[in-house]
Amino acid sequence: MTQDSSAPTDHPAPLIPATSWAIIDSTLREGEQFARGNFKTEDKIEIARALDAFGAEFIEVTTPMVSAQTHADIRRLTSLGLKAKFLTHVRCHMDDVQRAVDTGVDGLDLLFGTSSFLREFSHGKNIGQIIDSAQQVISWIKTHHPDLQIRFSAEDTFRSEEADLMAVYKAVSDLGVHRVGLADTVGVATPRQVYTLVREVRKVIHAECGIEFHGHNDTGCAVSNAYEAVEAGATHIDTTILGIGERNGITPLGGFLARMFTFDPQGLIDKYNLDLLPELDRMIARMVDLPIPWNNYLTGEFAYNHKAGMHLKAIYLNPGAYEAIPPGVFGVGRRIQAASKVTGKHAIAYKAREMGLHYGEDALRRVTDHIKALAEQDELDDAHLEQVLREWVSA
Ligand SMILES: CC(=O)SCCNC(=O)CCNC(=O)[C@H](O)C(C)(C)COP(=O)(O)OP(=O)(O)OC[C@H]1O[C@@H](n2cnc3c(N)ncnc32)[C@H](O)[C@@H]1OP(=O)(O)O
Ligand SMILES: O=C(O)CCC(=O)C(=O)O
Ligand SMILES: [Mg+2]
Repeated sequence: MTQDSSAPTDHPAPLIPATSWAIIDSTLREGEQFARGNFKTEDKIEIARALDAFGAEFIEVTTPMVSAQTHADIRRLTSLGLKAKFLTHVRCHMDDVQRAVDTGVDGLDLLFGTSSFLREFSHGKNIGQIIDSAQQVISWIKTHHPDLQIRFSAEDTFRSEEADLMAVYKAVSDLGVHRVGLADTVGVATPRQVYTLVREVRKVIHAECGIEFHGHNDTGCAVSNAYEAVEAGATHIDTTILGIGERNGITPLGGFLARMFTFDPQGLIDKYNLDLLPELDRMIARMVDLPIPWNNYLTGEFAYNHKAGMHLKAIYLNPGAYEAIPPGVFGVGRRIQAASKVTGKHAIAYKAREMGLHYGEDALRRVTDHIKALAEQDELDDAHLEQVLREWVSA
């Protein structure tokens, strides 16, 4: 192979600097809401340390209201001395906040559902009451714990009325929250809606107030919605390792980073230890007792499998021809599958050359056709291919 580069630089991609956004990894909060996310204290410590080693800026943990054990676990996590900042996700309620402030976290992620579904069926409060609660809770935190970061999220944002949202976001921004959150709680938002709403929210909040996006994947848009949020000016994106969360989960850390890498590769390399991603994915797969999906972003078994003859010809010359992201950056390797019916003479010639074998044009055509015919009958592995190539030369 002559070179190993990513896509050609003349690709008209907009530059989104990696310094313009941060990750809030919620594997220890949203991930606990995954069907198999039942992390024990030692698991939580392993996850937090791994995320910290990776370079995640924030780690969100479950509310201490869950149980005494969860409360103790948060205290344990925040005393590990990690660089990542800890946030705990709590209802906008004095009881929750007062329970959370002695856990050693750096910030509180408050939420209140603003859609008619959640106002009617979850908490029963109208928008005026939501704003009043926000005022009471946020003022108390700012008076008694001024060092804590505060985020206020309108749960189920994308099924809420825009006028309600703007009233709530403006009110909490005026109260001095550090971030507002937009949550696609049921995974229904389209990328264009996300882009538009983030732009609208930006107009009503203070310039120094960040915007966080949390996107579920029910309709397959979790990565693209997170991307659109950033493009529109969001500063923080919620992820979980492998995307685990309620139902089919949220924006996966690996998928989001794959998306953002294409805009600012060096920025991501500078910010994160990207080659630790496979370890993170394997760790969560082990803990939830599920395999990493075969088509998982970057780390799936076949994420870098190249098979068709037309691809292989180009891949051997420059992997960037059929790879948007060089796998080595994320600590994974590529697999060249030359032994198949869709192979071509260039792939076979390269394979032979690697083995120190050379064929003339005619022989190359014939051995390629022979391999294709064998593969039509049965799967061929690399060992079988090598055997055929050797036999063909000596035949
Ligand atoms: C979309 C999301 O992922 S949101 C985050 C979800 N996370 C969690 O639920 C964390 C884990 N939850 C728990 O351990 C429990 O649900 C607890 C401790 C929070 C509450 O437990 P319980 O008191 O038994 O109540 P339960 O869970 O049955 O009902 C939810 C309560 O929260 C209230 N509530 C819901 N949203 C809010 C809010 N944003 N602010 C204040 N109260 C709220 C509801 O009104 C209801 O209280 P009520 O019984 O007084 O009406
Ligand atoms: O607090 C938030 O912004 C997100 C809460 C959540 O998990 C959701 O709405 O799906
Ligand atoms: Mg969620």
